[in-house]
Amino acid sequence: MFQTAYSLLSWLLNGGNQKDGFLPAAFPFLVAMLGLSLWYLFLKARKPMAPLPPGPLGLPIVGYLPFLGFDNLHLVFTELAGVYGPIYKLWLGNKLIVVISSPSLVKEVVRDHDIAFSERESPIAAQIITFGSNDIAFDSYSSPSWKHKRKILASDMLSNANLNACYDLRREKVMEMVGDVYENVGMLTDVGELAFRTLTSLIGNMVWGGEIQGEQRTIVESQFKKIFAEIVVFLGKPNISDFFPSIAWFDIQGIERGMKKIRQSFNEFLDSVIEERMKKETGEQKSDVLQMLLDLHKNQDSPSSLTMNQIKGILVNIVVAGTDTTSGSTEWAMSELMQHPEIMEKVKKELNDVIGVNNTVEEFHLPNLRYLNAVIKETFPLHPVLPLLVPRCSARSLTVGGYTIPKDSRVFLNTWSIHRDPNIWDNPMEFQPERFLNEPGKLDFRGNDFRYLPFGSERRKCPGINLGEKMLSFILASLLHSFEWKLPQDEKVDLSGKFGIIMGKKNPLHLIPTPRLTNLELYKRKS
Ligand code: HEM
Repeated sequence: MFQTAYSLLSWLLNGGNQKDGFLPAAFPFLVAMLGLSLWYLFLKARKPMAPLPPGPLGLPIVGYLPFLGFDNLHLVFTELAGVYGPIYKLWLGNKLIVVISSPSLVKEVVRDHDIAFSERESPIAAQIITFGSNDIAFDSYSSPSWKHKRKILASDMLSNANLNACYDLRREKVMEMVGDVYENVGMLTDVGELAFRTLTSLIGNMVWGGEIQGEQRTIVESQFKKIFAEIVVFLGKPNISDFFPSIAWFDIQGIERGMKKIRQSFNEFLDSVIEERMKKETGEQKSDVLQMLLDLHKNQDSPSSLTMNQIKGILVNIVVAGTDTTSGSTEWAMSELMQHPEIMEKVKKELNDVIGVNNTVEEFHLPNLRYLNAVIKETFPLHPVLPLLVPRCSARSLTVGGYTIPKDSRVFLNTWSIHRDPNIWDNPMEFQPERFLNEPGKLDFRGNDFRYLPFGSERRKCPGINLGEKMLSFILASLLHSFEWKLPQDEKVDLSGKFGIIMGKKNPLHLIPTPRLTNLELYKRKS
């Protein structure tokens, strides 16, 4: 073919034989040959496109949706990984979902292609509760305000300097918690709710100061627990309306209606807190997060100005992501300790040695509680509170593990299955804090070790790690040092989880506390 094209071309360049009329006749043929040759060269030079990952077939139109089940996505995804491997795809309607369950592939996504996979796709439920994806967790990575909002949270509110400045507040809230338990010794105590109340109160104080007090505070805290439980379930459930926008109007699962109801009560609450603050603005100046956000709102001409919906979006993130995660981890750790009395004994011995039986826990004790820290580190992989992290979205078409992930695919990083993989962890299903004790530096949970990602990794990793870690160990150490805990008679620890974007326990852990400190005066330091 090239030979013919070449002879024709040289004949043409040499002027041809104009008289015999060959040129006009051959011209279209020549152009076609040239076109074909160029196309052939182009195809040869182009790398063949990697195939899509393997995956189950599903049904026409609906894809795999009917087989997914809506309550245990992490388990279904883990089971499918056993069949299709560490990267597979499934269609939900016309949406391509890619699930990744190996550390090396997670690394490709979050580190090698970090920017392209830092994108999020905001499902309908998230759009509603975050005031139009105006928050941090569901806003697009490429949105001009995302970096600014994340910086406000990570570098201003949760910086080490700011956290150190809030030490007295943390101490006060933990002491209040100990005092509350002491007032109810011998009674059935919901451990998760106790931790949740402590965190709501702490975060509320950091965010809007002491604005809510007394009876109003009790009402808000008890309502929040119920509301947040609904939010995390709605956010975790696959929503048919997201996959079939043309029938979104029917809201078949009632997710949109449910979320709108929650947003309305949340909105009323936020409006009342904001209004209250604005009324006071002429008086004493506050220095909490709300004031910082409102000051940015007032400064409309500045590029760092925030809209009211952005302020509300950030507040929703802080209160939901900051409370349910940490209280959930506290409840899981306590459950594992109740299930393993020999480990509980070791924790108590360490608390006695480091803190002393006539003393209460202070934050400076925490780094010396090596065994308790190992218990916390061991709780994270067995009970990751975000088993599928927050799903990512591909900003462009990319190759991962030799497969193509097309633009706009929704990508799940299944840390649940990575944390339970016997090829990665020795006896992953056994609760063995010693694995962290013997090699303390080996497994780092700050996102640098892709086998162990309780806080995610890279650009979208949790900005609340420092506060979460501090509060989790402070609350746990105080509960365990100040009280003995017993299960109600004939009850066993139940370790089943309830799936949601944040996974808590299916059945709350109820325990009976009795005082452990010999000096009862220590319980009276309640503020
Ligand atoms: C034990 C406590 C906590 C755990 C286990 C935890 C875990 C996580 C995880 C796994 C993610 C998703 C990361 C990803 O998608 O790669 C996340 C995101 C997030 N967390 Fe946390 N978290 C905790 C505490 C907190 C606290 C105290 C706050 C704030 C006060 C917070 C705020 C956030 C926010 C705003 C995001 C979204 C980040 C983004 O998309 O850019 N978290 N967290």
